[in-house]
Amino acid sequence: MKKIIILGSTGSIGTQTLEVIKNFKENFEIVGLTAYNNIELLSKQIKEFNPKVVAVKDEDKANQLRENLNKNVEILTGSKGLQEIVKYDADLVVVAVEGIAGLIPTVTAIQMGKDIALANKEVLVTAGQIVMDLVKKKDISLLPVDSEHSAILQCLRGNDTKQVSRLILTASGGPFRGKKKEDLRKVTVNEALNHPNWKMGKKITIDSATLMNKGFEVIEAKWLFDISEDKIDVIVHPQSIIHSMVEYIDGSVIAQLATADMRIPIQYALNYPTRNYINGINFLDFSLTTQLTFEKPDLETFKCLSLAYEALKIGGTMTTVLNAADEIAVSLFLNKKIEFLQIAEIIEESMKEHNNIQNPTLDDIINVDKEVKEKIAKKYMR
Ligand SMILES: NC(=O)C1=CN([C@@H]2O[C@H](COP(=O)(O)OP(=O)(O)OC[C@H]3O[C@@H](n4cnc5c(N)ncnc54)[C@H](OP(=O)(O)O)[C@@H]3O)[C@@H](O)[C@H]2O)C=CC1
Ligand SMILES: CC(=O)[C@@H](O)[C@H](O)COP(=O)(O)O
Ligand SMILES: [Mn+2]
Repeated sequence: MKKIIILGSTGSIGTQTLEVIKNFKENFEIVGLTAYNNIELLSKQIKEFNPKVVAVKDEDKANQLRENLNKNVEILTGSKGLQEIVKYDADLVVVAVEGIAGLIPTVTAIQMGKDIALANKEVLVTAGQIVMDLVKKKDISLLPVDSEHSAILQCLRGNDTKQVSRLILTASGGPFRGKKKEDLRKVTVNEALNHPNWKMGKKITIDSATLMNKGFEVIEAKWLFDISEDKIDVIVHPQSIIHSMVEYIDGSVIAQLATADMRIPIQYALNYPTRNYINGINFLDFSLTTQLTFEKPDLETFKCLSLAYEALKIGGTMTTVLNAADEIAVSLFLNKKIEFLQIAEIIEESMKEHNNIQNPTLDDIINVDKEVKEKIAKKYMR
């Protein structure tokens, strides 16, 4: 029986993780769950999965939860709650909260010797070196949930990593694929949230529309697979059937294909190194799959992808700035305080203004994240 804690159980990845677990009730025990605002859903999850402990945003939410519950469960609160919950007895922590909120709980869970199933890519974007050094020191498994990185992990299996010549990350291109800057000036929040292939949380969906999601995934791949950024390519593949590829020194390319369903990479991370069938998964039917197409990303229009490569090359706290500026710019866009194209402009401006710190400590990262966000908020929140 694997004991599991899910951070962000009420989100898109969190709910799908619980769906996967329902398929193998005899293999997994849910020890802890966390929500932020969605107490109604957390209450239902507590009734169904019977965790020992949960964490919520604050005391108000905890009181709301107590009113909803008729069973005994320990309730933790705030960012401290997320840090404390990962100390409970468990084998695996699924990190499915969004943004930098995942950083300290992930670091704490690794320090406690727990394996991690990582959906939250922001943790590696903001503090990749620190997290991976700790993974090595503690000798834990950090398993990717992100579909592209799960694909790469599968394409690497049984091969010599020294013989890899390139990682090729696929990108859907998002809802604005084929558009030019001029077309994007007045796009609405709803248009940006209309992802062609995946149903995900709002923040990652906007990141997909700007192509920052792919930039983050390049950084995530560098840390997960210990490969330099000039060997990580992005190709737009609008069908999202090939989830990523690995090219080897003999010119062979190995790809992982599946329908666009996050329950597939989630089950792979939970059951690794084996695989399992999940009820309700659609299998690919190649007699119906008419086309697999590819095109170069338009870096002129979708500047965020170039900014991510640039930040990665500079290193240090520059990727922290990339992440922090993106987090707040996306939130400003979702709240209709800025236009879509300003997301990239704000990130670029923040990177230009930053005095980079090479080899930052965790405290440096947390301070830079805070400073960048405060500066942007002051300028754009009216
Ligand atoms: N969705 C997907 O298909 C994919 C997602 N990812 C990554 O996985 C992570 C989660 O994404 P997704 O599930 O889509 O996001 P959602 O917005 O759907 O879910 C986010 C979860 O985190 C909780 N949460 C939000 N803010 C905070 C906070 N400040 N502190 C603590 N908990 C918080 C939410 O709680 P509540 O709802 O209760 O308010 C919810 O449980 C992201 O990092 C994303 O990039 C990666 C690949 C694919
Ligand atoms: C499902 C998943 O892993 C997302 O990160 C997905 O890749 C987003 O699609 P884009 O390729 O449009 O960024
Ligand atoms: Mn992805």
